[in-house]
Amino acid sequence: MSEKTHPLITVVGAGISGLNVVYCLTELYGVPGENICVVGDYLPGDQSANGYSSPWAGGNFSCISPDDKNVIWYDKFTYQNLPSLTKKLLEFYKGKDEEWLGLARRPSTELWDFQPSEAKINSWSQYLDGYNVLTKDQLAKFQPKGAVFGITFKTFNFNCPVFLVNFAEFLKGKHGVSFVKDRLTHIAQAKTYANKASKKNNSKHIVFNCTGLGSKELGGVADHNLHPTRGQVVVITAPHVAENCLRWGKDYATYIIPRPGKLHELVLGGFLQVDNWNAQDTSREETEDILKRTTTLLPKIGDPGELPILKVAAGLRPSRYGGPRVEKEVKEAEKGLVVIHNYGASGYGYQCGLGMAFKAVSLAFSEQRDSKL
Ligand SMILES: Cc1cc2nc3c(=O)[nH]c(=O)nc-3n(C[C@H](O)[C@H](O)[C@H](O)COP(=O)(O)OP(=O)(O)OC[C@H]3O[C@@H](n4cnc5c(N)ncnc54)[C@H](O)[C@@H]3O)c2cc1C
Repeated sequence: MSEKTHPLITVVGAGISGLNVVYCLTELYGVPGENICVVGDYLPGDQSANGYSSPWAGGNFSCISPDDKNVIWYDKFTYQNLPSLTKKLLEFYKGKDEEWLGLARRPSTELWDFQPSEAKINSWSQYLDGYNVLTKDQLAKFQPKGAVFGITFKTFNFNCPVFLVNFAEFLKGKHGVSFVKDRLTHIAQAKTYANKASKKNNSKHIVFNCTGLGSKELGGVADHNLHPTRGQVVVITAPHVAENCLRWGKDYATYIIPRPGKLHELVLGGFLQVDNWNAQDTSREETEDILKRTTTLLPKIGDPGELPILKVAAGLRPSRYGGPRVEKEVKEAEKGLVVIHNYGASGYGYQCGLGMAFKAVSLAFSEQRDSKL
């Protein structure tokens, strides 16, 4: 694409979905960072219980995603492209390592009380590093009894609040992308931000809507399929646990996720409470339940009554009936404004986010791409 044809771009939302879009625009599509402005009422480094899911994720790559074929593809794309993202960030942050970056590799064991779908198993077996199916004897060693399927593989672990800041600083420092803190009431307001930030005068403008749960109320979007799935987690210090372990039941999820970094944080969870908006409060009963389930699943964590608890927190996953929305919309009422929606990643925004962003950016440039075929 020649320099002349690059549009001005506003990305609304500075969670992992928005940052992944900017990464794909700059690194994969060669859009100059000075053409791009990210606007969000919360930016990397901020925390909000209700308006910003990204700092609250565990976060790892797991088998949580639904059977939806799009999401299966997003997961695969992300898993296969996280190594090059890591490499590019570490080239920028010379002398730093993956632990500092907040994105590192760790072993993972996942167990199911039911048989996962063939579609998912086929997909994982093609690309997960070190993919191995557990034998019946190996499954029988886990408590509580009843796991019918299990795998081990090498996964990716994010220290989410740290990684968000490092990812954003890379996009600013390497590409000159602008970040503006503001709240929009209507998606059409987005256009003004890239116009102000860029010194170029370009009539072509594209808006990416990466507002997560914000899209439920945002004017011009108002997607009532969006809903929260609340999770509570307990974070402890545990230098002796450097592995992931997850157990999927029909009506529960238990997970143990180590965060990269010197603090050796271990995230213990969790809950998947559909339509529960309460991220302000945490419950002692839920904390005790989490400690009991996680220490039963992985006894090496320690005695549940004696764990060094750093914090107990709750967060809201941006879930959507019908699955994530990655879609192009031309708003005729707004003089043909092109809006690319990229939201609704529920509990898998880190692990499928690059795939969603790549599809979103491809949709934005489909005309140029198709005309080149
Ligand atoms: C407890 C918990 C554990 C999780 N664990 C994992 C995990 O292990 N792995 C994984 O992949 N995922 C996990 N997730 C899910 C993951 O956190 C989300 O899928 C992801 O963070 C969604 O990112 P997002 O950028 O789409 O939304 P958000 O992070 O919510 O970002 C939305 C952005 O839009 C902005 N915004 C919204 N409305 C407006 C507006 N009107 N005007 C301006 N800006 C606006 C916000 O300020 C923010 O910048 C977990 C989530 C929770 C809560």
